[in-house]
Order: sequence, then C-alpha cells, then structure tokens
Amino acid sequence: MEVAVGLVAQRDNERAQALAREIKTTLEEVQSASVDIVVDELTGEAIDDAGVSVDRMHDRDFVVSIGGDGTLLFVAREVGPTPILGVNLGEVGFLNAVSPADAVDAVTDLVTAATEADSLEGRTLSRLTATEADGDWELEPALNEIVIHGPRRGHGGGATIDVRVDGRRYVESHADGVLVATPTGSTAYNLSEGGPIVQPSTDALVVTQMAAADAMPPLVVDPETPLEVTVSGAETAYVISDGRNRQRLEPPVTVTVSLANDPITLVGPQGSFVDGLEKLE
Ligand SMILES: NC(=O)c1ccc[n+]([C@@H]2O[C@H](COP(=O)([O-])OP(=O)(O)OC[C@H]3O[C@@H](n4cnc5c(N)ncnc54)[C@H](O)[C@@H]3O)[C@@H](O)[C@H]2O)c1
Ligand SMILES: Nc1ncnc2c1ncn2[C@@H]1O[C@H](COP(=O)(O)OP(=O)(O)OP(=O)(O)O)[C@@H](O)[C@H]1O
Repeated sequence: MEVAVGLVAQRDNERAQALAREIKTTLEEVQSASVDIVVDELTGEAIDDAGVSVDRMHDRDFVVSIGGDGTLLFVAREVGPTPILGVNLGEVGFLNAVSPADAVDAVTDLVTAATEADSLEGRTLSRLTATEADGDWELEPALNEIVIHGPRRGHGGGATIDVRVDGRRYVESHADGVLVATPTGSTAYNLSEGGPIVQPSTDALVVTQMAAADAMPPLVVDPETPLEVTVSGAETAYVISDGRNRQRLEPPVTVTVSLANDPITLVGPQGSFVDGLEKLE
C-alpha cells in the first residue's frame, strides 16, 4: 500500500526548505516503492521541484509542517482533519514536537506505521468556530482561539462586551474584547491576556476578557456549554480565528462560539507538555 505524504516548509525559511528536500530525497531512496511524497508550491519553487497547493494535501495520509506555530496553524487551516506532524524550526514552535535532527526518522517511522495500519494514531485537538444568530457566515475553525473585539485594540477601541454562559450572564463590561481559547491555544493569546495554561488533554475551554474595565477571572467551561458574546456600544467589531481569519460585525450583535465539527490530529512523537512550557520563557 502506497503512503501519501505532504511536506510544507515555512515560506522563506531556507533551513525548513532544505529539510523538506532532505526528507523527500531520503524517503524516495529508502521507501520509494511505498511512498508518494509532495511539497507545497512555495517550497517546490525554492527547491526546484514540482509543488502542490497545501489545500490539495487534505487527502494525503499525513502532512509534515516544518516551521513554527504559525506554519502549523496554517497547515491545519488548509488540511483540516488530515494528520499533521509538526517539525520545529520556528522562533517558538510550541505546537511542533519534533526537532529538525529527528525529522527524517520521525517521518520514516510514520510512513512505516501508515503502511501497517488503516489509520494513524495521534492526539486529537479541538477547534472552535463562531456564528452570528441572524448571520449567514461561519468563521474558519480556530485551533488556538476565537477573539471578539471592538473596532481596535487599545485606547478608544473598546466596546460593551456581554458574556453569557449557558444562557446566564457571566460578565458585562467595557473591554477591548473577549477570547475563547482551546487547551492548545491556552499558551498563546489567552496566556498573554492573563488566562490560565490548560493541559492539552483537558476537555475544556477558557473564556478570558481582554482589558476589561470590570474584570472577572478567566472562566474554564465544558466545551459543550453554549457561549454567547453580545457586542454593543461601538460602531464596528470583529470576530477573529487564530489571529488570521476575521469577520466584521455590526453592533449590537450576538456571536455564538462553539466546537467546530473537525478537530485536528497531531501524529508522531509527542514531547512532554510541561517540559515544552520552557519554550514560553
Ligand atoms: N498577543 C497578541 O496580541 C496576538 C496577536 C495575534 C496573534 N496572537 C496569537 O498568535 C496566534 C497565531 O500564531 P501565528 O504564528 O500565526 O501569529 P504570529 O506570527 O502573530 O505569532 C504569534 C506568536 O504566538 C505563538 N503561538 C501561536 N500559537 C501558539 C500556541 N498554541 N502556544 C504558544 N504560542 C503560540 C507563535 O509562535 C508566535 O510566537 C493566534 O492564534 C494568537 O494566539 C497573539
Ligand atoms: N509553505 C507555505 N505556503 C504558504 N504560506 C505559508 C507557508 N509557510 C508559512 N506560510 C504563511 O506564513 C504564516 C506563518 O508565518 P510565521 O512567520 O508566523 O511562521 P511561524 O511558523 O509562526 O514561524 P515563527 O515561529 O518563526 O514565527 C502562515 O500563517 C501562512 O500564512
């Protein structure tokens, strides 16, 4: 059975692109009969190889993200539930468990595992989405967090943010905004806004206000709990997924944040979460 692999190297990162070339060359030499391996378009241009767009890698057995957190978040947006192996070549790389030195072996082992099993075992990570009660949009799934904020961050950019949990008001305050983070995203924007770090295996979400005049502590909730955020007192507002995909809102407006249908699956060696926290220093 042939194993289909995708490689995505962080754009403009020569080390990541060179590692992609090394992985591809090694696998084609060692496991040529059992592997079909492609790189993304930008990496293909960089290493003089044919490339495919990342969103066409969703039907591969797994995709390797070589870079930092942002590249892995990008790959997750493009391939959704397709298993992802994160190789850490970014500034932080909190989401990427495999070091560059171990990358070739980790990918080779994964090809072998994929040959021997119908599906790869991995760690499932929840994602979030957002919708508006009377709106015709649904936000791109977020692996880290959904942010809802006023016209802009900082002085004069706030709004009245009303947070309801299971239909009951948790807090209403003038604030920059509020974020709902997954355990994965608890170490990202959530942490810089004073939210708690949540162990990845925990079945929970975190609701954290952003620069609120009347602050309540961050609230940890069951992921199935209905979460509604009403924004008023501002000309405009935004709901944003992982800092990248945003939907403009026209207050007063109520946004519902909930679990997205498709989680993400990380495969390959998983480092120790607690040991990884040193990357945040
Ligand atoms: N603090 C802020 O003002 C702010 C603004 C935009 C984005 N962000 C965060 O960055 C994320 C997007 O990452 P990016 O790399 O595309 O944007 P980016 O290039 O702005 O990177 C933001 C930083 O967050 C780190 N990061 C991302 N996900 C992380 C995680 N799960 N745990 C620990 N650190 C993490 C990245 O490595 C990078 O150092 C967003 O989901 C949000 O969490 C924070
Ligand atoms: N191969 C690629 N093809 C297309 N876009 C890419 C590719 N690699 C990265 N990107 C874009 O770059 C963004 C991530 O850039 P960023 O500089 O944040 O990388 P990173 O992985 O977080 O590394 P670092 O930790 O060094 O910041 C992604 O959101 C995506 O838009």
